[in-house]
Order: sequence, then C-alpha cells, then structure tokens
Amino acid sequence: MAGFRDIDRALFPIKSITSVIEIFKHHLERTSEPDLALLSIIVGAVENSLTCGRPNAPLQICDPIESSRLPSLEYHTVEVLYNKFYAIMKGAVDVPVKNNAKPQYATRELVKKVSDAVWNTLSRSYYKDRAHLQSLYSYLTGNKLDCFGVAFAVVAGCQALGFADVHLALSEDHAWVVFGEFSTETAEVTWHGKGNEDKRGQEIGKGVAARSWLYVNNKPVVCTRAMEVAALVSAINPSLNATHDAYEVAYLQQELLWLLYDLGHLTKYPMAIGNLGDLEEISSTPGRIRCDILFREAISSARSYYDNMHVYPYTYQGGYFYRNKMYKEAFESWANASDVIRKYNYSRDDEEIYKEFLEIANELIPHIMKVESSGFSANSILKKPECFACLLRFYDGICQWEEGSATPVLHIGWAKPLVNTISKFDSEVRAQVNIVCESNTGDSKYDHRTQANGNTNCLNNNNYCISEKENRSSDNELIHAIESKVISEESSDN
Ligand SMILES: CC1(C)CN=C(N2CCN(c3ncnc4sc(CCF)cc34)CC2)S1
Repeated sequence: MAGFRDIDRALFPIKSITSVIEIFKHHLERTSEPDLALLSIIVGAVENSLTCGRPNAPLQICDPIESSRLPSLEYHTVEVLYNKFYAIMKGAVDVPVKNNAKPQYATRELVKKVSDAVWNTLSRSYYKDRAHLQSLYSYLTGNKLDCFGVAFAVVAGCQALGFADVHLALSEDHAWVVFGEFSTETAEVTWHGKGNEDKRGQEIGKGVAARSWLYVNNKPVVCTRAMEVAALVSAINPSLNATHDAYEVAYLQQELLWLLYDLGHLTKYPMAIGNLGDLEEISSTPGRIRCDILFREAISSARSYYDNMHVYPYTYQGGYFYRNKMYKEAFESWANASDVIRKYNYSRDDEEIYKEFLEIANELIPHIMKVESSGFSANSILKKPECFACLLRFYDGICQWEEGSATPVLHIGWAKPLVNTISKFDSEVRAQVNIVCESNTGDSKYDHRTQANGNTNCLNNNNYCISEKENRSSDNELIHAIESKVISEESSDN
C-alpha cells in the first residue's frame, strides 16, 4: 500500500500517545507527502478508544502519555481499514489508464465520483452533529461522517488514487475541494447545515452566495497536504461528555498542533492557531509562547492571507479576554469581529456566525454590564469612553451586516439588551466619544450602487461615524431611534 512504509510498520503496535506523535513526525518530516487516510484512521482509532470506549474500563493508574489507557492498536487492524478505504475508492472510479499513464489532474467528474463513493456508503440516518464522526476510522467502522469528514474523506480518497492536485478548501463553517492544474477549479463535495439540499459537484458560489460569510468572500484556507493534516488534527475531538475531555486525546491534539506549528504548517491557518490557543489556555506547555500571543498570530494570519475577511480569529481572542475578565479588551476584539461581518450580506446559510454574534450581544455583553455595574470602581469600563465606542462599533457592524441583505438580522430580542447596555454609560462618558464622518472606504458590498446616503457607517475606537444625511447629532438620538424601533416592534408584535 502507498501509505505503509517499513518505518510505520516498525512503530506498531501503537501503545502510547508518544508513538502516534512519532508516526506524524515521520509523515510530516520524512515523506514526500503525508498519507491522509493512514493518519486519519490512526487518530480516529485512538480518539474512539479513549472517548467512546467501555465507560467502566478499569482506570489503570499509569503515565497518561507513555502507557495510557490506550488498548494497543495493531498494525493489522489499521491495514485492514486502509485496504477497505482503498478498495472503496478504486471500485468507485475506474481511472482511465492510457498507455499506462494515469491522467495527472483530477476532473470534476472524478471528484464527483469520489464524493458519491463516500456519500453512498454512509449510514442511512444518523445524528450528523454528533462528536467523533470526523475521521476515516468512524467512516470505515461505522459508516458515519460529519460534513467536514465527508470533505476530508474525498481529499484522502483522491490522494489514495494518485491525484495530488485535489486539496481541501476551508471557510469558517464549510469545506469543499479545489483541483486542476492551477487549483482554480472548485467543487462542493459535502452538505452544509440542516435541511439544505446539497450542491455536490457544483462549483463554489459565484453569485449572491459568494457575498455570504459562509464562503468568506472567496478567501478560503486552501490546504497543502500538511495543512490537511492540520485540519484532521484540529478536528480531533477530546470530548468524553458534555463536561469532561479525555486528557490524553487533548494532549495528543496539542502536541500535534505544536509539531505542525513548528514546521510552519499553521502559518496560513488562523483557526488551527486559535485551536492551539484554546488548548494552551486550558493547559499551557512550558517554554511555549503564551496563548494570547497565539490569538494575536491567528488574527495577523487572517489579515495577511485572507484580506481580514475571517471573523473567528477575533472571537477566539474575545472569548479569551472574556474568560479572563479583561472586558475592555474583549469589547475591542468583538468590535473588530463586527468590522469583518459588516462587509458581508447576511444569508440563511450564515446561522453559525449569527449565533456567535447573538451570544456575544445578548449573553456575554449583558453579563459584563451586570458584573461591572454591581461593583463600584473608578476603573470600571462604564467610565471608559473607548469601551462605549467599541460597543457602538460592535452594534453598528451588525446593523451594516443587515443592510442590503435579503434576510433580516436584528429583531426585538436584540434591541432590549442593546438599549440596556448603552444606557449603562453616563451621558458625560458618552459625550466623550468623538463622532466624525468619513467618506465611503473600500469596495462597498452594495454591489457598487452608491449608498442612499453616499456614506459608509464606520467607527474606530475614538470616533463614531454615522452617515451625514441621517446626521444623528448625538447618540441620544441613536438611543431614541433604537427605543422607537423597540416600541414600534413591540406594538406590531402585540
Ligand atoms: C471562536 C470559536 C467559537 C471557537 N472555536 C471555533 N471553531 C472551532 C474549530 N473550527 C475549525 N477549526 C479548524 N478548521 C476548521 S474548518 C471548519 C469549517 C468546516 F470544515 C471549521 C474549523 C471552527 C471554529 S470558533
């Protein structure tokens, strides 16, 4: 088999987390390209045995990493699964072999056939959002995959068939493939969300779909083979249940992410850096950079390589500040996240990021206001105009997200916490927020019609800009405008 080399064989049977890391090291450092199917089967087997295993297995008191509760993973077990995967792929596509030379680039037809091969071997009905359905181990032993897992399996299948041009493309909530001589062809290979007809085989949205956050304005993470390994490592799920993680699985994920980080394979992968930051916040690795630095690196990666069109790097950072009671900094991260989403039109495929902003606006910020207004301190954020400015920028971004969208974002549930939050700042604090107006900046999302008022709403920390024509001279008018929206909606609701 392509995947198995003597060195791999020598590392079996796998009895420890350390030997899994050795196999990844070998594939990443000493092979032309890492074998996605082999690595996914191995981590899937390890994750399965430590998170879905027998609940009352005798808890051995032992070194959790060297001789963990891991039942030893035999070479034969992995070999059988690997051969099964290869047979499914080989059977699905009779790769035309002309004068013994297989075509070197994949075609849309081939990609669709591989996607069909995976699709048609999945269980008829299962809970798609369940944990531990992301690996080829889950696919080959249980015929179950989540939506990311299907996309990954297609790329691993194309690799097994010898098509080195097929790569995984990742947005913040969807996955597809790129292929062809210049990686310019794109194809849907999996489903997205609930109750949506899948678009498998079609190229990625050019039209109105392209303006939605789901396709990140055509700035997806286009993976190399090593970044595909980073994606399968990011998809490792250490959850034992709703409240506990299997610490050996979390340790394995953290060590593998550091290995990929040191080899430079996370440089263009903001979410993987963010995942590593989350793991480091829980349990920091001695001698490694701090988690807050990692969150900053994720943001600069998104700004450098993806035109700052990704939201999650700012919500990784905002979540960290919030958990560590650094509320002023959290407001700034969330305002920066809002500056990203304002550039998009809201579409019904964007539920995940909608829920993210809803939780920030209606749970996290109100919680901060509650704790800040209970204790009296001169250092309170309620005394800081820059905090008020960040909040206005945060809300303004969501308002602009809604503007020009076919689907509304805001409803009465948003307005009450919003008014409640804004009115916690005294007028002399609010008055210190400098309201200035700037002209239209950057290419507008209103597909190049000038906006009704000819200006873009924009705001940075020390000035809040509203469109001149509306010219709300003070934010009191803003509050009255919002309150009147609340009242009018309440009356229409009754
Ligand atoms: C700030 C947060 C709420 C914390 N975790 C977040 N995520 C957890 C990890 N996520 C991811 N991490 C690595 N790679 C990918 S590719 C992808 C789209 C489906 F394929 C998601 C995702 C998604 C985002 S965002």
